Amino acid sequence: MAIEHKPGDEFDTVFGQSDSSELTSHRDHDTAPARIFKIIVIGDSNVGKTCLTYRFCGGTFLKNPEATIGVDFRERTLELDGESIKLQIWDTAGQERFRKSMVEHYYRSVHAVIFVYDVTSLSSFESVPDWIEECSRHCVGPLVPRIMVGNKCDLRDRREVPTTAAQCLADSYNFPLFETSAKEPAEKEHVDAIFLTLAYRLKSHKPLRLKQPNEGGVGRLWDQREPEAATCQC
Ligand SMILES: Nc1nc2c(ncn2[C@@H]2O[C@H](COP(=O)(O)OP(=O)(O)OP(=O)(O)O)[C@@H](O)[C@H]2O)c(=O)[nH]1
Ligand SMILES: [Mg+2]
Repeated sequence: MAIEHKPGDEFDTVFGQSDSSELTSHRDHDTAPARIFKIIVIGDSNVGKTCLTYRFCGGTFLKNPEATIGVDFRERTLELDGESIKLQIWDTAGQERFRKSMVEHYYRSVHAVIFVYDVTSLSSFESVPDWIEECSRHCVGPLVPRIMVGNKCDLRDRREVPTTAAQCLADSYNFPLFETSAKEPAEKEHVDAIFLTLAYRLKSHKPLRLKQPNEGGVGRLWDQREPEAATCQC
């Protein structure tokens, strides 16, 4: 479903489906708005990016997802230590033909990156360094938090990627590693923990905020973070 982009929307580029859940309370409009952080979720097609993000934002397992075209957009607002934090999650397409025209949008002003592979697919794990490389090529600064997630842990008999190998790769990049399942209800809190880990890290960063009209580009996001966290390091 395409999203209508209304004047005053907080988001600069939105494509594909939208699911928005308010699982925790928002602040009132007359108080400070939630800080907004953009998180992109990338990895091979079929690893479960859509199901993971849907699990976090919608609370359930999405049955029969279709391949993502471009990007699906979801969001969830969290209350962390009395502060509202809005996570704007970009669920990207794994298939090259559905992503090639969109790549620049994915990485622009990103605050955190989640690299997903499927524990039952060695090839999806072997692709992770390529995704990391693409991310760096698009000038995502070294201070932008990155984490690795192995999905589909419920398929125990079909596992192809041992935890030790995944941990070794994650350690080589100094990324935290999570293994989980978007499908298994008992893993729901673990999926939440992945995003909460990032949210707590991001909480100490400065937020995106709306440009004022006299700053040009009404309704577009700009980045208030320190330059080394937000700009090209390459
Ligand atoms: N058993 C199991 N299946 C899963 C899990 N997560 C996703 N799937 C299944 O894996 C398939 C692909 O899931 P998606 O979430 O659409 O994968 P994707 O990474 O978003 O794929 P693209 O949009 O093409 O990049 C679907 O058939 C899901 O039902 C999981 O944790 N366990
Ligand atoms: Mg998808």
